[in-house]
Amino acid sequence: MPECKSLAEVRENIDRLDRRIVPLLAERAGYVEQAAGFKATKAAVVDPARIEEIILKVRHMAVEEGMEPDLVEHIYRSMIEAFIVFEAKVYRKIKPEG
Ligand SMILES: O=C(O)C(=O)C[C@]1(C(=O)O)C=C[C@@H](O)C=C1
Repeated sequence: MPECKSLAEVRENIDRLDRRIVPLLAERAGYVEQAAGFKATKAAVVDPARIEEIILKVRHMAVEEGMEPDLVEHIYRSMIEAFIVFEAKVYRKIKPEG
């Protein structure tokens, strides 16, 4: 990673990465939305085993990238929590009776 010469340059790079991250989050949200349709109950929206599987996977990926695994775990737990709220909302919309 190149060394930045100023905070402005740091922020330019963060903005450049955010322009890549947000479309990926939008794509992920599309799949989370679809997941709601495959769940038989509202309780199934939260799948602790799957969450732990993802955390383990991204922690390994972080180590390979030279990133602090606790940081990626924190980010992913927060992100999945937000996606669960989103998925629960989708579930209520598509299966209001369930
Ligand atoms: O894999 C699922 O079942 C999903 O609904 C996706 C997802 C995620 O954001 O990755 C969201 C909620 C679940 O608790 C687990 C994982």
